[in-house]
Amino acid sequence: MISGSLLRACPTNSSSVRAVVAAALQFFAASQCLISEPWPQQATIDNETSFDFIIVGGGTAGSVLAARLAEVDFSVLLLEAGGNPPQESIIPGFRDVLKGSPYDWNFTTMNDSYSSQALKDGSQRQPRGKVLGGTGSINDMVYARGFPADYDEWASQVGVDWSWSSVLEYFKKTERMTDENIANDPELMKYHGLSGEIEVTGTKKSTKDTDMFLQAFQELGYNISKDMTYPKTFGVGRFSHTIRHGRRDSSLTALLNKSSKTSNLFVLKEALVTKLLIQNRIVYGVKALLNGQEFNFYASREVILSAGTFNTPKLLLLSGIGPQSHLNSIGIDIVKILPVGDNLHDHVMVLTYLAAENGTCYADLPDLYMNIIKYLYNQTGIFSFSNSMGVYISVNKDAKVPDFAIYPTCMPVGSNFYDGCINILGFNSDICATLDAKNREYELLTLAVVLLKPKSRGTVRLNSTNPFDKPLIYSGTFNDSDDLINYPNVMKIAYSIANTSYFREKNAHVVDIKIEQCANLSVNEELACKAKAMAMSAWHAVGTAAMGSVVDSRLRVYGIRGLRIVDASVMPKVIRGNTNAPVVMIAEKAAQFIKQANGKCACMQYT
Ligand SMILES: Cc1cc2nc3c(=O)[nH]c(=O)nc-3n(C[C@H](O)[C@H](O)[C@H](O)COP(=O)(O)OP(=O)(O)OC[C@H]3O[C@@H](n4cnc5c(N)ncnc54)[C@H](O)[C@@H]3O)c2cc1C
Repeated sequence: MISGSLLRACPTNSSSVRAVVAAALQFFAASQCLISEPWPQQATIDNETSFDFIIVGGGTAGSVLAARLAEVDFSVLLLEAGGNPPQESIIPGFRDVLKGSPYDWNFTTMNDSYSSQALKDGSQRQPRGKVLGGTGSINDMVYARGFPADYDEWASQVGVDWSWSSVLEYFKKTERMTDENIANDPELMKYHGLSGEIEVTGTKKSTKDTDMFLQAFQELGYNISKDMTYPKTFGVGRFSHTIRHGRRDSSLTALLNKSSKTSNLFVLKEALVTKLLIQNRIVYGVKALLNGQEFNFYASREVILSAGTFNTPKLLLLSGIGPQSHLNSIGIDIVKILPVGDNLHDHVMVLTYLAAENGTCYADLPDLYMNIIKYLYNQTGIFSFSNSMGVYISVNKDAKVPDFAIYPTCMPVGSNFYDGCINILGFNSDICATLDAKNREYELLTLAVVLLKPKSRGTVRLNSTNPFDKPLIYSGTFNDSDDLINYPNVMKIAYSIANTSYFREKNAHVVDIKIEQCANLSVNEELACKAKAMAMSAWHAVGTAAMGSVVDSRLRVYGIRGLRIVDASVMPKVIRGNTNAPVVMIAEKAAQFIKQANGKCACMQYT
């Protein structure tokens, strides 16, 4: 989800101010050694060493899995293409700085000449963490789970292991809920864990921006939700976040950092896995590049791919597991025909904009330096938290689950919006110029309208047999026309906050973004046309090695022995919410499957 955090917490988007702030932070931090974490040591390992398990990718899923397998004495090798996260990853207010940086794989989608035509080159940005902790080290830290119906739908496709009642305990296992509003409510606490490793906090202080949006959506008839993960009802509210004492918490910081001290867990950073080693459809190891040298590592039990929605299918395809015609066309010997890379889907996001008078948003610029000092002194102030909030909306008022979410943010006048608009959002220069010009005079309210259950499907394919080439990502956005049907009405809901009391007082009005192909249409046709042209990813892509088609319900690859997949790619359908906590849950379940299969089953031990 685009949080607007850089465009907010880092108060101007001007690269010079950002550079000064970053330099000041680094100077203070370096001199006081305040902003650091005990990242895992780089292991020293000989070529051709053998382990019980090899995990490819030390991201959200891989970090959980490595920690859980190592705790029962398996020897585990974790191979991660990136290195340690930088300080900016630790500081919640700096999360956006990492998008588009060297810590990002910087994927983009192919231009399909149909959707996203108002984006630069008709291409959606798809950041993903190329760093230990993976995308969990660069994401927006929102803690969400989706809704029971999402998992019951998985269960109806692949089996009862994945029903809501089966997955809930695994969400709770990793969670340490410290949000007082939730922790003191026995009904809400039925669904939360108190003794897991990853801290889930609330936003301790209310801020003007969240308060004004909460009030506006309440006026529009949406109920306040004290807990945005509550499975029985939904409305408008503040999200919880994975933040611990003013620092990012993640499966890396909460699990891998701690367990990497054990002598049976080996972490190799900056190690790019290029291929699976397979004989007679049995995976026995991986080929990896480290400092320009090629290594073979062997796994006596399993290789587990946790390389994420784009790189997991890429590695399978490079290893001969995938659709026949594609492997043939690229000249790769076929090991097993499977629909790898199909079923790509993602939450679609359409940004709508309103402008309002100066003073509408909370302007933190004058406090900036004080906030830096506060952060360095005791990790408090605006850099220590995230105040993101949202509203879940169902088109059918009686529905038990939402179809859309709206995520609002507010940007003060003169935020020098252009750079962030081009580099982070990826709009074309005309749109960025329009928005930037508006922002010189007015505050910009962004209301991101996100489709939670898309029917459209895309694909991930290889560009070549070169493991350094990025995969080709065909988003498929809006290739099922049902996905567009409700956009006009939900965009109108977003615009209607202009008529709520506070925003009316501030003369809020819709920013008219001109898109040539959307001129001279009826109102609804124009909105649908704009949605199609402005569609981007909300960064929750899943499904490219899905349960039921590429892996079974225990995440083993069909027809191949010794190979499991554990990451966002196994979701058969995206859940109605942000995907990080669900990926952690998937990894927790996978660890349990693996322990059971290898005679190390410990019953769940948590409260
Ligand atoms: C910018 C952004 C913001 C987001 N914000 C949120 C949020 O606020 N809340 C939320 O719930 N979700 C959020 N998400 C989504 C969530 O973070 C992801 O769904 C989740 O992290 C995916 O986990 P994963 O384990 O599947 O992949 P990743 O965490 O991406 O892990 C894959 C790892 O594999 C490594 N790797 C890949 N290929 C190789 C290879 N060949 N060899 C070795 N290593 C390799 C990568 O470097 C990476 O470390 C966000 C996503 C993005 C992109």
